[in-house]
Amino acid sequence: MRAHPAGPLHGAFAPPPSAGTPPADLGALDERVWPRSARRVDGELHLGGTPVTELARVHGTPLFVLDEDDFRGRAADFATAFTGADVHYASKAFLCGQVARWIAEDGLHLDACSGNELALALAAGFPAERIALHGNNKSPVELQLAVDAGIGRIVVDSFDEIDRLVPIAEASGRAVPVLIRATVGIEAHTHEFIATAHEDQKFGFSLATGDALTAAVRVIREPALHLAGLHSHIGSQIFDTAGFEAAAHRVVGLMGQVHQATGEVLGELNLGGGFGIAYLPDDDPVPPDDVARRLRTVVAAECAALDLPVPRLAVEPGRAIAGPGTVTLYEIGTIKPVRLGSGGQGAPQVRNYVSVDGGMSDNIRTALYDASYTCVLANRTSDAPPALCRVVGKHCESGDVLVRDLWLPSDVRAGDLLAVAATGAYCWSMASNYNYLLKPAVVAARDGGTTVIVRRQTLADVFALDAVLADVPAPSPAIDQPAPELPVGARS
Ligand SMILES: Cc1ncc(COP(=O)(O)O)c(C=O)c1O
Ligand SMILES: N[C@@H](CCCC[NH3+])C(=O)O
Repeated sequence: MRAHPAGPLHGAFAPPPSAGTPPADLGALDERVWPRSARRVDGELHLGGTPVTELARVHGTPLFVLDEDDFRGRAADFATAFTGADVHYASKAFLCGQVARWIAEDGLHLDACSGNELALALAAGFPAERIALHGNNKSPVELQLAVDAGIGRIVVDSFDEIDRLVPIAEASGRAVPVLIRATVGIEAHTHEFIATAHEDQKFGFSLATGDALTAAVRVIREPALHLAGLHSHIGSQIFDTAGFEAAAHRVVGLMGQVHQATGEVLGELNLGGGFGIAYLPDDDPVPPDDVARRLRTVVAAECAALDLPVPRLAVEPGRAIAGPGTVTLYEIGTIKPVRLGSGGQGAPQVRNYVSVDGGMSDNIRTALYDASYTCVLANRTSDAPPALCRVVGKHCESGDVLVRDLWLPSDVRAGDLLAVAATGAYCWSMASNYNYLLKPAVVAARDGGTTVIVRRQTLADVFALDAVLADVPAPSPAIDQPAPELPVGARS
């Protein structure tokens, strides 16, 4: 951290009425939101046993700090809750070689949704037979890679894909195992952009129009393919299990239709992912045990009603494994109290814009989905009165917001560290180089030590892609990243 002059917020103005009341303890770490290892020691946040000032000094900011025991613990919780079923980690939430190895070692399966996710998992040594490949527009090259590798399942998403897959499967000389992804017509209670089972969207075969049944019959009659079962995924960040239960009901109904039409009894039912996590203390996710119990109950009842054997279940949690255990550390820079006017009543209102050294390039979710996050002053606690703040990034975009409204101590200042909770899913994996900001490092923290599992991108990495700059030496370390760029795998 660099030294900065103190710049206390202007707490004298009234906050906007939407602000609510500040919490009693602004530095509290609610266990529903923070990683399992998060603690304050002498006021400072420690993650995996390492103080955040140490993490920032050694690795720089912005920095993704992944609590290894939390990540693996949540994977294990799902595996235990779904004993006798298959848990596929949805790697789109966050994937790197180390994560692929943990998931492999811990006995889970892996959901890849592009040829490159698949290639990365294979390169890390992930067993091909435990991988399922998703995607609404798989290219022939991706399908070829999957077939050549002998992956466990291809989740077929369109008639075009069947046409593309058949010749590849025929040439392989094996019956390639596939699932049919059915669109079950459920309106999941989540953001429109992450709901995936209503009719009007790009994924899957509609159950209502009969396309799902047609696709299943076609695959069954295709000697180069083996229809192992059906798949449904209704969306993401869902708290209410009713949607999953309704989906299970409908997709078991489709199993019944397939049985009637062809005599085939399908052995597998993959009910997708989407299990919500707490971003805020009020969020109330359903524990894996409860999800498992409810899904098993519905599937058993539906199968009994249709006189079908209970298929092997599979689920695909991504966020619920990767999300809660990771925190993003940022350094505060500019603080700007902006007067909003009073609307003619009382004291003028103010919004305190607290800018950090990352933003929508490392967490697009607030801008894209209006997602809610919480954060704390991490390097110290403070007794200063609360000030309502908006935490923003440094991009040239007014929508570059990380945390829309939250209370921070009014003495936060440049050089302080902010920790944003629950950023493990869909933040690093959706990161960009907008404004040529560099993708942050990811470090795994455990037992007082850290390992760089993804190193920070450098300007040299970016120059190397550029026709004019490929041979021009880049400033190193990059101008806005004064911390040393530690090699990947470095343990400190
Ligand atoms: C097919 C499929 N499976 C699993 C997931 C993982 O979702 P989540 O991270 O919400 O568990 C997704 C993403 O929504 C998906 O599209
Ligand atoms: N990227 C979304 C979830 C999409 C999951 C994949 N279908 C999010 O951040 O919430």
